[in-house]
Amino acid sequence: MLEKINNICCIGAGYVGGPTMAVIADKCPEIQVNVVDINQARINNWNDSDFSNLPIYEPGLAEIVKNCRGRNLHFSTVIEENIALADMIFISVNTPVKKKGIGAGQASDLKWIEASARQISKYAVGKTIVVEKSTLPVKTAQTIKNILEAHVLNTSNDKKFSILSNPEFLAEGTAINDLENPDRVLIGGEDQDAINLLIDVYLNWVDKEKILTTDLWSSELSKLTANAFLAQRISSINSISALCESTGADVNDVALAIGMDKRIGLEFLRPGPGFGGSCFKKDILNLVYICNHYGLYQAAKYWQTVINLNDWQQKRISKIIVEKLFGTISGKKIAVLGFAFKANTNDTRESPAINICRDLLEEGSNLHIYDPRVSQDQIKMDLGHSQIIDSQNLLFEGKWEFSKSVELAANGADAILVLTDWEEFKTLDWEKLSKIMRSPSWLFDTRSISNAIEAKSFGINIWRLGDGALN
Ligand SMILES: NC(=O)C1=CN([C@@H]2O[C@H](COP(=O)(O)OP(=O)(O)OC[C@H]3O[C@@H](n4cnc5c(N)ncnc54)[C@H](O)[C@@H]3O)[C@@H](O)[C@H]2O)C=CC1
Ligand SMILES: O=C(O)[C@H]1O[C@H](OP(=O)(O)OP(=O)(O)OC[C@H]2O[C@@H](n3ccc(=O)[nH]c3=O)[C@H](O)[C@@H]2O)[C@H](O)[C@@H](O)[C@@H]1O
Repeated sequence: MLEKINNICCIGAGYVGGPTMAVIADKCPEIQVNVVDINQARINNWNDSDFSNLPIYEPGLAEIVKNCRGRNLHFSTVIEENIALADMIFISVNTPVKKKGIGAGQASDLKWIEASARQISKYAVGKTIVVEKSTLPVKTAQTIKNILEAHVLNTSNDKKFSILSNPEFLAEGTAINDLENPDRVLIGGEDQDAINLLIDVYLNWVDKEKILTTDLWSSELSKLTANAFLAQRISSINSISALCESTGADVNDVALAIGMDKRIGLEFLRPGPGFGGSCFKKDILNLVYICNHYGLYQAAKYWQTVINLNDWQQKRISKIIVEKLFGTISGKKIAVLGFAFKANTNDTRESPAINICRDLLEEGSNLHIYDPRVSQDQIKMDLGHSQIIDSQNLLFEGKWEFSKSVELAANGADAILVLTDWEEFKTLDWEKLSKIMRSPSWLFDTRSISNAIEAKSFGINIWRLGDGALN
């Protein structure tokens, strides 16, 4: 049995694999960490001499990569050799929702997981600990075990595998802080020696009492459940935001009042345009699929409502904008502030901005989109080209363009729409903006972060999500 881990290979150099391995390398200088990926462009960016070109933007990440890369942190597309060298292999590949076939639209697509397991089975040498870092449907470890052992059975060699579940709980935009100061590290498995070796890695910087161990299934299911509970809070407060608008209440006051009850807590009660990000919707859909698979239809329906409410929140915002702008926004200019799914990230996966902008484009509006971190190319990938072609091949007059600043986006605009809670949107110069916007001008603040009272004092009409008093 191994005494300690000397060499880690991580399969997947994405939003999880990259930052997670960077922190492990930073905290464990005596461990060689090789991060491998099939995406050459992504690896090239991880190896770029200009650290501002790292493929993942996370506060604090570039400094860590600068310290460790080349010392005990390496990024490569050379997969076989790095698997062979590793005592411990983290699988951090993507597990998106299946787009077709059985379970399409709900189940996880595990083809990248399976490909990784086959690569490990084929190229691993000796005793190897395989760690599930990706979020996986409960019982996936069995599938991985079958794949790993099938290969071993067919060839006489000394390969031996242990599988652990070690789901990642980092949030984008705070990944480094979440990795360095985790609320908990969760490890699931049956092989106590393997569990102890992974615990020893984390003990380099995590207090022992924050390291939880359990069985494989509880660990896998805990990750899906954690995301479901977090998303549920957002849909709950967002449902109340609509009621506040109708009753003259203020959702932020309500959120504070209930959050001060320590049994509810203040976190994750910020109302907004709905949860985005690559995982909440995906993981809840997966939970719904698994509940249905076991015939637990009521439980499936329960969790599905979290997603339904999220979709409804985005739709109702689009509808309110059209209604407030006199029932039509055709040809009207709307300055969209923020496209990322949250502040401090360049990630637009499942961003509410995508659906809301699509709705506004279908109504014929002329969107000028500004985001401090998201590139024009990314927005083009999400929204398609700047002219929307509908199913009858007619050209909607709806179009969008990228703006390099708030002022450029707001110039001549009928409305400003705040979709992402970027810090800079909290201190906009409303006197200046009121002069360059077209009257009557509107501010739609879906994040309740802008100084709406000041904007109102300069004659701008206000709609603030969940603020029944102001709207
Ligand atoms: N993004 C996030 O904030 C979090 C994501 N997760 C989970 O972590 C997993 C990964 O998510 P992300 O890092 O966001 O995905 P990602 O898409 O950013 O990165 C996955 C990477 O794996 C690579 N890959 C796929 N198959 C491969 C193979 N056979 N060999 C080598 N490389 C391969 C892809 O090229 C890609 O670069 C998912 O299961 C996700 O649910 C968990 C916590 C947080
Ligand atoms: O599995 C994952 O991918 C991760 O998903 C989320 O992290 P992330 O999606 O990166 O970001 P969050 O901060 O959770 O925000 C998700 C969405 O909810 C929204 N949100 C968040 C909090 C809130 O109070 N209100 C609210 O609308 C955000 O704007 C964003 O659109 C979880 O917070 C992580 O613990 C988890 O590891």
